[in-house]
Amino acid sequence: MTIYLQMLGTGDAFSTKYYNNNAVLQDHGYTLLIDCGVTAPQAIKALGKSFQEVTETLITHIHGDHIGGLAELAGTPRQEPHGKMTLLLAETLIEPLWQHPLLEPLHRKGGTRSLADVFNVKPLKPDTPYTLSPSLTLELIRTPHMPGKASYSLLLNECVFYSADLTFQPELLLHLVHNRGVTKILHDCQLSGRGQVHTTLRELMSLPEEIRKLIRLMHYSDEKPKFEGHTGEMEFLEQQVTYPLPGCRKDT
Ligand SMILES: O=c1ccn([C@@H]2O[C@@H]3COP(=O)(O)O[C@H]3[C@H]2O)c(=O)[nH]1
Ligand SMILES: [Zn+2]
Ligand SMILES: [Zn+2]
Repeated sequence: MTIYLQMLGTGDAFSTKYYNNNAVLQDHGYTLLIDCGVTAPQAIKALGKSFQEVTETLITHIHGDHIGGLAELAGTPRQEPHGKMTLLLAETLIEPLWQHPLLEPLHRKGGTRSLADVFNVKPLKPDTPYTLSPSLTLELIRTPHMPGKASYSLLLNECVFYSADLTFQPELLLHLVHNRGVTKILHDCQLSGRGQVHTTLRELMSLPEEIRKLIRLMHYSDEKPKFEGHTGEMEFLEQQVTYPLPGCRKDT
């Protein structure tokens, strides 16, 4: 069955033109928010939607453009019996997330001492597939972003790789395509300069054509318009546009 991906934003952490690189995945009444950055509250309103429509939220790593909207998300009234948003994340992220300054407003709510006091926390193990809804499975893959800090890419429905924030990992990409059945790669892309904690366009362009043609670009800077038409087979994902994610093993 087809699921639908809508990027709330496709910008990098410093973009003034694009919202933070956060996404919603929809499967017939189930809505997964992937990352919730500083701009997520504004971006979801721009779509005419609200956090109340989000079923569960997943966090890939702890940077402001991925977690800065969590205080507002936690404050959105929920209908569930526990009244809290379900937060899916790797165990390693739970304590560092709670200690992050952007979550400090939640420390000041009466009687809150841990992330579990404000969210329904569901720890996920890496390299383990989870069924989130009838047509959506998700697996975390720990991948390199900032030295010494945990960060996770996503494998959706065993066939879509969502890089989140990632340094260039050509061997991983080849492995995913050749051995794991990946048919689509949604990849962060630093358009210019040296890639220290992200993958650069130049690096992605060095991949074999068979890989490049599976890639769509996200997490880019405000320079994007001048790069249009100069990214080979790799088209830009556009924020707020809805894309079907077809061709997965679960379809067959
Ligand atoms: O000159 C710099 C470069 C980077 N950074 C941080 O590093 C992070 C890298 O991942 P990100 O793209 O999610 O967010 C970025 C920023 O939070 C910074 O504060 N100042
Ligand atoms: Zn980022
Ligand atoms: Zn990051």
